[in-house]
Amino acid sequence: MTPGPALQATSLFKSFGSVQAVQDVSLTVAAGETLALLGPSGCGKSTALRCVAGLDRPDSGRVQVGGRDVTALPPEARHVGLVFQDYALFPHLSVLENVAYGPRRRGAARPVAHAQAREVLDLVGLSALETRVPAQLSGGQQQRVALARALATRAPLLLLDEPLSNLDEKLRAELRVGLRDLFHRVGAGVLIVTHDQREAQALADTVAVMRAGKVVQQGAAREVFTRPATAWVAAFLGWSNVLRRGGAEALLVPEHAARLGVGEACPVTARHLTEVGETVTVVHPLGPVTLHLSAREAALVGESLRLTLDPAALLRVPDDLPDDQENA
Ligand SMILES: Nc1ncnc2c1ncn2[C@@H]1O[C@H](COP(=O)(O)OP(=O)(O)OP(=O)(O)O)[C@@H](O)[C@H]1O
Repeated sequence: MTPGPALQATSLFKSFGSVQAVQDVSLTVAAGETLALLGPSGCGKSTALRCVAGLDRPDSGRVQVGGRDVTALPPEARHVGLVFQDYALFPHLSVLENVAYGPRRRGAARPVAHAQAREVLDLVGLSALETRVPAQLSGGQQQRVALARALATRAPLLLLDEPLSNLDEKLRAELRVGLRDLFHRVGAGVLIVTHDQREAQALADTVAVMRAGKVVQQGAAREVFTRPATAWVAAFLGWSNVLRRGGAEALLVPEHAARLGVGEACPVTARHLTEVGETVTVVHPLGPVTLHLSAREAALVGESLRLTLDPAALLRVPDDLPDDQENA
């Protein structure tokens, strides 16, 4: 069994010239747990992942994998499975040999390595293509081979940078379910960088949100998604109603805080049809509130809408949004 967490990264710093890409980032991933690293483009997610992988050398900080200090080791000696955009497949090897490479390198006999490779190729739906070389595959198929190759290493830690980004929506949805099962089955810790919040919600047990090189919130995925720590985190996570109060505080309005048909009549300022109903914006005394209504609820909306916001359900958080950002 692995002694210690799959990953313990402690106080990582990394600058490129004057750009402080990663500042004091600490991440823990328990064995069998998936941590999603989220944040806007350029906030340092990939750099943090590359420091953990050994592809970038941190200016300071420590990386432990399975209780072993790997800070000074090159990527191949860290025993981590990598799926990175720029960590290409071997062009001259077949799909099967690409996937079997990790087990072979770690001393598995060819038949054993092939059996392990076939198991994960089956999972990613590529069994039929095992004799092809990468040039004979589509981008999405290559991405699935890379995923299979990382899984086949049976490393205690898997590092995935946008692993499903080249796939179409149907395949992504299928793989999200398959991957969650597989991650739990193999018991590896997983650190995943993704832009896709559905992916994070489907796969992650814990979440770390980064802003400008720093981790601004880290915790159980459900907790982070339902109780963002600040206005900026809420806006980033796609909360519709972040009501700025003009001071240091903002109010977050969870969906369940809104009671329709009772209370003050709020003027309707905008309506947009959606696939499942309508999005309606009204002016509430606390600020503009956008509601996602079913078609049946939307049918009851006229010039105004009676709306009560349950004060006990509102979340009060520090307002750390830039001054020029209107109510998000
Ligand atoms: N090799 C490099 N040389 C110089 N600057 C770099 C290098 N790699 C990253 N940076 C800079 O460091 C910052 C963080 O980049 P990083 O790629 O880690 O962000 P990210 O959150 O992964 O972004 P994205 O979601 O767009 O991939 C950015 O300002 C980027 O321009």
